[in-house]
Amino acid sequence: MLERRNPIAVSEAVKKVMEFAYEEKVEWVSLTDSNARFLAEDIAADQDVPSFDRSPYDGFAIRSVDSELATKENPVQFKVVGEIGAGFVYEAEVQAFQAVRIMTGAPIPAGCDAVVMLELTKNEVQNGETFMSINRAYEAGTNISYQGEDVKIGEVLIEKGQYINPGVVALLATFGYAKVPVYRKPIIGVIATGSELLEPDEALAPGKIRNSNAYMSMAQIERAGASFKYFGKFSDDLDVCIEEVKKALAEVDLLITTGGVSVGDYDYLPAIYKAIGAEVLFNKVAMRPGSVTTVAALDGKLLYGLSGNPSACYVGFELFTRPIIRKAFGSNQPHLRREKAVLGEDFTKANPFTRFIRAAVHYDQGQLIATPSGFNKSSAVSSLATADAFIVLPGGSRGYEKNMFVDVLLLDDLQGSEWPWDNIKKYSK
Ligand SMILES: Nc1nc2c(c(=O)[nH]1)N[C@H]1C(S)=C(S)[C@@H](COP(=O)(O)OP(=O)(O)OC[C@H]3O[C@@H](n4cnc5c(N)ncnc54)[C@H](O)[C@@H]3O)O[C@H]1N2
Ligand code: MOO
Ligand SMILES: [Mg+2]
Repeated sequence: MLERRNPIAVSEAVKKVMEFAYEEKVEWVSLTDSNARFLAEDIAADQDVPSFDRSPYDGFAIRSVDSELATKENPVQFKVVGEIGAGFVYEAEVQAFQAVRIMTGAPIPAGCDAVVMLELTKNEVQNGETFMSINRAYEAGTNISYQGEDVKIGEVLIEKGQYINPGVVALLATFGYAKVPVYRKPIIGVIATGSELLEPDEALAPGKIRNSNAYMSMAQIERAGASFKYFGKFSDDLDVCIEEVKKALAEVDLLITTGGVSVGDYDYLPAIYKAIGAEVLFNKVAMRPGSVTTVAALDGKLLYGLSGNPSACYVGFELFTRPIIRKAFGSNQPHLRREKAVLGEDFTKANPFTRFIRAAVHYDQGQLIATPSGFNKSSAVSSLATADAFIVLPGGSRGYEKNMFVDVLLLDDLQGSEWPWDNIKKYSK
């Protein structure tokens, strides 16, 4: 008799997988390899930035007190006693009516407390000595970049778990991190199942299709920040699949299979889980697409049985696999970021189960608009290419009209959500 499956709520399913979340190990990588990784330790400032008072302009460093009486009518003249570019230090103490020609970034010489921009000075050589004059007074502190004005020693600058973007790379370099502690990337295995599958370099043949899911999943794994290992596609042959799944699982932290999780004659994943002794956490979720998404566990590792239907496979990954990856990177916001948007067009299909509509979002006069991206069936591949969000329509609702508020989950976002699953409801217009 055909097995009856009990659908569980999406939030329940996510909870079940998150119980398997694990803290990843830390590894040190070179600064140039740290971009787009996740920081594994807090970074605190061990120095002020800047670490000395410096000039923000090319000009002359002076003692402001000497400029007190300078006016257009009575300019004050300074003797230029030296010149420093960035990277050099003027060693002597500057005396009354002396100035040091100073370039942007150079340390303010001892005794000086103001910088006059080059453009505001007049320069002349008299008897082989250089002088400059100014025609207004400068207060103490004019044009000085003070030590510590950017960062004070001891400040925690970046917390562990933070995504390393180019700005973080700049800070890491500033504080001398030639090597950076980052979370190791989990290695996620990918297997495609189905006798109909061809690889992208093969010509189409009757009844066959190209394997898009494996490549899509690998791209999703990379987008989430993890590494993939592709084990290939296997035809619907139970014994081969059992062996391949066993072998693959030993080499990875998590394993994704696509296809073969429903109730068809060649849907072998349920039998594979049984054969290898994996515990099935759930095999039906009250959602569309992706209702057949199955997750099993063996020896602390998760096996994701994602649907063969491309859109269902895609949604299953983003809801259930991505947060495990992000958790491994120390994130306390591992889920897709949830926002409120306005529906860009009618969506009249009823929703017995919670529906995740692949959608494109844009802003119109400050309001986020989410518009379903094209053909939105579970089997669809075309709508995935333009999707940067899922519109979440809760189960038990009858269809939605343009301009109604909806919850959306953003796909190309780094911030994430702590827990986006409470209180998803039907809003009025
Ligand atoms: N009697 C029932 N039939 C189906 C049910 C059901 O509850 N009762 N569920 C339907 C739903 S919902 C989905 S989703 C699919 C899930 O199918 P499987 O996960 O078992 O996947 P397959 O049967 O292997 O393939 C489904 C579909 O996807 C294509 N496919 C498979 N692998 C790939 C790939 N790597 N790249 C691109 N496309 C792929 C495959 O050719 C099929 O067209 O089951 C429904 N049926
Ligand atoms: O698992 Mo299916 O995707 O609900 O169409
Ligand atoms: Mg099937």
